[in-house]
Amino acid sequence: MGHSKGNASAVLAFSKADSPFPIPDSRPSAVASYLQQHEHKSQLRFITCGSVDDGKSTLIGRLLHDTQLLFADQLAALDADSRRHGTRNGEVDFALLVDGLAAEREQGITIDVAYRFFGTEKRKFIVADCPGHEQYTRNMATGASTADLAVVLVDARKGLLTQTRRHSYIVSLLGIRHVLLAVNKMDLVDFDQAVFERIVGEYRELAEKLGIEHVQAIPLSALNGDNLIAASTATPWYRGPSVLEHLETVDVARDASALGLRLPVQWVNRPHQDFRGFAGTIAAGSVRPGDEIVALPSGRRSRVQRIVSADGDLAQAVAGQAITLTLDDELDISRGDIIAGAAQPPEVADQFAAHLLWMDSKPLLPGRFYWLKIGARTVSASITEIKHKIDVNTQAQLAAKQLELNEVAYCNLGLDQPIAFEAYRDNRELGSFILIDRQTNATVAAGTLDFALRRAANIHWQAVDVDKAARARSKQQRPRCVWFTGLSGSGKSTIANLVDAQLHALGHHSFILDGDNVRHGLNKDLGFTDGDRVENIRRVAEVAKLMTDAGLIVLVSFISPFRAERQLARELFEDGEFVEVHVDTPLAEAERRDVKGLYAKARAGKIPNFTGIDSPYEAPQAPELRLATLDEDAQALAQRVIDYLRD
Ligand SMILES: Nc1ncnc2c1ncn2[C@@H]1O[C@H](COP(=O)(O)OS(=O)(=O)O)[C@@H](OP(=O)(O)O)[C@H]1O
Ligand SMILES: Nc1ncnc2c1ncn2[C@@H]1O[C@H](COP(=O)(O)OP(=O)(O)O)[C@@H](O)[C@H]1O
Repeated sequence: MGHSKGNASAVLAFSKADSPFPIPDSRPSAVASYLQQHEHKSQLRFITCGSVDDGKSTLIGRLLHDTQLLFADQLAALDADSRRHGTRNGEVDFALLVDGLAAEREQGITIDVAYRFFGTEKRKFIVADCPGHEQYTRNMATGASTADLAVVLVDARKGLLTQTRRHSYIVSLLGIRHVLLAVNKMDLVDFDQAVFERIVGEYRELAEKLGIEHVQAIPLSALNGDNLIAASTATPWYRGPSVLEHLETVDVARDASALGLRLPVQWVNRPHQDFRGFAGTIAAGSVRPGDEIVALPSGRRSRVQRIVSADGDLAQAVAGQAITLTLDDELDISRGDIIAGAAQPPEVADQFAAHLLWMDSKPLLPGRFYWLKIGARTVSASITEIKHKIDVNTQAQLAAKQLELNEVAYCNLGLDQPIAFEAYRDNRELGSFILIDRQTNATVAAGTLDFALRRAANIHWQAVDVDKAARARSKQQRPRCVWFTGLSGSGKSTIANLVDAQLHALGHHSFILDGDNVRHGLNKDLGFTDGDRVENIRRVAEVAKLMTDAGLIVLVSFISPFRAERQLARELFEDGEFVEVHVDTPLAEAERRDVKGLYAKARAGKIPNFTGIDSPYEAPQAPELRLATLDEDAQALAQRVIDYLRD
């Protein structure tokens, strides 16, 4: 099967005799044998940036062909294979092929990145080939997130283009430190050294601005093969390596061992009473039995007892190995925690400065909560502030209130609980995250952590002697948050008032929080854009929470048009404490009532973003109560709320 050509040797051959390029074969056995053969070689993951016009396809095609590569496949096929043929038994690590932003695919987003594999005597390679089109930024970010090096293609006739700057920016954002600047189509400029030097000079300036540390520039004709596999006679003035030589020898190792052990716990392995192991793949550093460790975020310490692997117990394990650790003490460690060397553990925090690439067609709303997935951990997070957005073409910093598709920003990020993390520049696994929409489950952003804004350990809950239960007892009531939601004029205030009066008459302690009133005080800085409504509801939910802590029955009456924020409010409360009441009035009826004359004004175009007219209302899907105001009068509906609270 193997061929050899120059210093490159074939690793797999499934080519049809009459095909100029090998036909991909995704049979699991082929993947398995490829990986087994090459398991012990070093590996380089790289990404190619540039357009078809720059010669990207030619470059990849020739590299694959000239190294007799023979393995190419679409991501989807591999993904399906890896699902069918699990990786747990330690035989085949399909993750090698398809990790990328694996979570992204689980979330059902189509990422159009093809991973291709090839190898030589010296190294095996995985190249992420990102097609252009509109979704290019997202595709590129996906490919770049696991790459060690980027091949940036430039057409010698055109020099640096806006897209070269954009791609290089994303490369630097995603922590790639090595760029191979391929100045292609040198044959079309007569292999002119001056042209090459000018482009390289300009690029080095850009790389310095972006903090890309290593740039190897190579004059190239991908079409003719000049300087691709071996040195070309057409460029006697160039003394550097060929593209393949550079890919084979470039040292991209990060000094991860300097950080000490980092083991993100993938699962807790407890087959029987006497064994409790913490399984995962070591992200950085190494570990030996007897080493002192700290479990994060809890901060509890212990020592490593055994390192269990598929090949039996180990005396040492290093980054990249999948292992199970047992400890001397019974620590409470769960999936998503980090086991770290005790000498230099990562920080624990819940507020960060971070870069964010927004990938959803709906804009990012500061204050809205999303799921944040970092390593094996999922927490709730929101962007608390957009510091500035970044023009990826010019790197200019621009003011922004929200983020649109493909935009990049520097933000403050707040989590609902602390996590162990490391700055992305130090550790990509503990420093990169994705955001997931809680309603649609779609991945909406990818981001990298820069630094912690405050250490979680420095902010403590103030302990109180008289707690909620004590206050509730003295009031002889169960504290609740009754959340009325519905269109303007649906009847929220009317019904809440009746409920309040009734509760009062029964001797209960209640209080109404009403949109119209709160917007005159606490929230007078907020208008009716989506972003302002998100913040409006967030604040009111927090106030309602404080009031239930004080033992009250709080009646909240806000349009609260978005499911996401009502869900957020719900999560602030204990089970059963939050009662969502949908005051269900058809738009036509609310408009007919038009208590305040606002609908007429909105229809006349005098009030922008009016709910139901040109701003959405997302009706509750499973409220505790639905009050249809066309069917019953306000008094009867209020009684239904009282009855519900009694039960
Ligand atoms: N553009 C626009 N859209 C909707 N409503 C508007 C708007 N402009 C002013 N108003 C008046 O503000 C009241 C709604 O405020 P809320 O705080 O309940 O709204 S929201 O929950 O933030 O969506 C609402 O009161 P209610 O009629 O009691 O619902 C309106 O009187
Ligand atoms: N079944 C009903 N429940 C509540 N209000 C009703 C009902 N039928 C008619 N209405 C009238 O609808 C209007 C609702 O206004 P309001 O309570 O201020 O609504 P919101 O607070 O939702 O904006 C009031 O004038 C009320 O008398």
